[in-house]
Amino acid sequence: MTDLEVRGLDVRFRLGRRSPRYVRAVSDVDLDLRPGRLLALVGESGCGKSVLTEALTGLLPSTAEVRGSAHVVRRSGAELDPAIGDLDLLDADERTLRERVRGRLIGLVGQSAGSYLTPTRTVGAQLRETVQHLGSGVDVGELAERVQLPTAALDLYPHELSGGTAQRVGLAAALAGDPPVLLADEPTAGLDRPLVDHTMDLLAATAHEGRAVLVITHDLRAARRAADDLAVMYASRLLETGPVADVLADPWHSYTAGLLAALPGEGFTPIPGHPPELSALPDGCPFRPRSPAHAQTCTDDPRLVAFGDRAVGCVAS
Ligand SMILES: Nc1ncnc2c1ncn2[C@@H]1O[C@H](COP(=O)(O)OP(=O)(O)OP(=O)(O)O)[C@@H](O)[C@H]1O
Ligand code: NI
Repeated sequence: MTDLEVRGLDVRFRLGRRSPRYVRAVSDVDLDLRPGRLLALVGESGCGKSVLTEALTGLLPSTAEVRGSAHVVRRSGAELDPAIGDLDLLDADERTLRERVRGRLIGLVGQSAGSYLTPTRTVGAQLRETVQHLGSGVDVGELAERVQLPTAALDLYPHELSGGTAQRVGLAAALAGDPPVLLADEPTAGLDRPLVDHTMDLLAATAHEGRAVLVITHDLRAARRAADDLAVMYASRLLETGPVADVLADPWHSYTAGLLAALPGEGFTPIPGHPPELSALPDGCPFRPRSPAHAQTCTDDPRLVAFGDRAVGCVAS
């Protein structure tokens, strides 16, 4: 059982080599991924969700300036590669990331499984090769069963897969190294509602087997259905975190309330205005300029303050 503890994560992209200006894609993010729990990371397009997860697996371009730490913490009694124990993922070199982290410690699920499958070989052959490469000893038949991939699909070529089956292959590939942590970036984008639900349920099941799972999604409904915890991101910052049922039953941050009110069936009222440019963020609360109602109660300090298992920004500590 392993936790992933992210502290003070900051990611900037300089706008030009000599430019003093930069895009702040992630600001001061603290986040815990816990074994057995699925955390949904939600927020509007461009708020920094992908960059946050790419920083953890060393997938950002070299122009990114990354600060903070991301430690894998062992729970008592669990086995963990000793070399990983003290590792700060944000400091790890490419070789460590390649040989120990990606696929083995952290499985990655992308939007489209098709993008990394070779078109000329069957799904089964590629999954077997992935397992062998990662040295996990996982049985491909069991892997298929775990993600509800019909055995017959193992004999198919990638172009023969339907969208839902391709997504299951993607999940199987991410689990091939039996990683304790799984990061999924918009795994349900472009799927219809039953497939969204199905994919989210599978991800929840992999979490409840003992993995720490993070799913990036635009889909608050999907988060409500399958996640245990929720993190709400806005303009590079987390503004609210906590158990999903509690947060959605009674959102503390007005941005979370706004996202909820925008859902079909909850009023369908979009939040007026747009998020600020990440190259011109205000010093304090990034949501304040967009919401006069929020500005009335906001302390202009968006750092999260914890209250039990929930945390919220813009309140006095
Ligand atoms: N290589 C880069 N150079 C400069 N800016 C970048 C780079 N990669 C990402 N960004 C910027 O960082 C910000 C956050 O991007 P990111 O892809 O993390 O958003 P997101 O929340 O995942 O959005 P979406 O939901 O649309 O995927 C964006 O403003 C983006 O333009
Ligand atoms: Ni605020």
